[in-house]
Amino acid sequence: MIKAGVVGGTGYTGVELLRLLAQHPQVELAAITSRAEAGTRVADMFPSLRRRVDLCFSDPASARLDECDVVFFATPNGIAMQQAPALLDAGVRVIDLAADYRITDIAEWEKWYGMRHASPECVERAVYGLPEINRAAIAGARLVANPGCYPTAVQLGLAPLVEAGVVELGSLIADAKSGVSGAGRKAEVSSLFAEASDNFKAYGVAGHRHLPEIRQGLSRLAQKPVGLTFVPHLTPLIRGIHATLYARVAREADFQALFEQRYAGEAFVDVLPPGSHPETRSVRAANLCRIAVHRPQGGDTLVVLSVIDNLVKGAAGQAVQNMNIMFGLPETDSLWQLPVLP
Ligand SMILES: NC(=O)C1=CN([C@@H]2O[C@H](COP(=O)(O)OP(=O)(O)OC[C@H]3O[C@@H](n4cnc5c(N)ncnc54)[C@H](OP(=O)(O)O)[C@@H]3O)[C@@H](O)[C@H]2O)C=CC1
Ligand SMILES: CC(=O)N[C@@H](CCC(=O)OP(=O)(O)O)C(=O)O
Repeated sequence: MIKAGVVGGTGYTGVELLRLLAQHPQVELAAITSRAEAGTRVADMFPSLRRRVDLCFSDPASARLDECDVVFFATPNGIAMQQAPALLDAGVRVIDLAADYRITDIAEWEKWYGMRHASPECVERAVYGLPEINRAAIAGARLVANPGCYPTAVQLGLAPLVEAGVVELGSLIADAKSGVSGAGRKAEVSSLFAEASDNFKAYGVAGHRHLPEIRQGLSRLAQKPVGLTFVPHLTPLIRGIHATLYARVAREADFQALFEQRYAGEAFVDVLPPGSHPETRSVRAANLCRIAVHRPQGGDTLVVLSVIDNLVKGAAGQAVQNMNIMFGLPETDSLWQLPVLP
């Protein structure tokens, strides 16, 4: 059995990791940390885990994370970068759900994240954990940078077009909407029911920290810099991201066939039939990205619709998918559940 540790087990991505790891056939949960809840039984805090998780939260400073085979950091940005080097030295594999190792240009990362990087020497050896694009490198990785939620939906939606060189690369547009769980479980005025429900707004229009991450990923695929306008929105859902992506045609192709061929054999990307409108509820609680390709009125602009559950394919599910790949397990282990309706 793989001994897994979760740092940040009381957050939304942390508890989603616990849900998935507790039902994983090859995993034993060995340590779950929380500074605020150290000593509390996990199942007392999260009754959904009663009879399945029999551990107490431990303080991250004293938890025996170095005895784990893999440690997931479901913590705010800036935490994993302090603790990952020692764990890697101890032979532990690390999967960071935050952004510490996602951007290879350290100065760029420091600019967007507003802090000094504590372990820049590890950035180079980190593998960006988007399996549908980077599977072979993930298989040999000791340190995986799990992608952000918006970057997952946007990159999976645009990758086939960018790789094939069939769209103009200077004018991509990603108009994305996220549920409130994307902001995490910490108390914040903008996440209050009276603020976030019955309301809809854009934010970060001048520049969101996922912009450099998406640009980096798409530029790697294009092998040249891409231009992207990215506008995130907060929508009164709990879970879910819906990205509407716009790209101008540069070269004619059968775009539906392009997407179907690109993702043929992928367990976690579903290319819908022509004319479809994927809904966030069709991926709720599932490790799945559903995509539809449109070309309105046969014009020169393609519209790609991409939906994920931000906590699953956008975070914890993708992290478990990466773990499965790193340990040579079937990629679908513990990730094959159907979405939850309604
Ligand atoms: N929510 C989402 O949809 C997505 C989130 N992410 C990223 O995943 C990470 C976790 O997000 P989310 O679960 O939403 O966050 P939450 O705010 O819900 O949870 C954060 C967790 O980290 C712990 N924590 C906070 N500070 C520290 C610290 N200094 N040392 C150790 N543990 C700490 C908290 O527990 P305690 O304070 O008790 O220790 C808590 O368990 C973030 O980096 C986020 O950006 C990525 C993709 C999607
Ligand atoms: C709705 C909402 O607030 N979403 C978050 C994105 C969550 C995420 O994936 O952030 P990381 O890159 O830090 O992992 C935001 O826009 O900040």
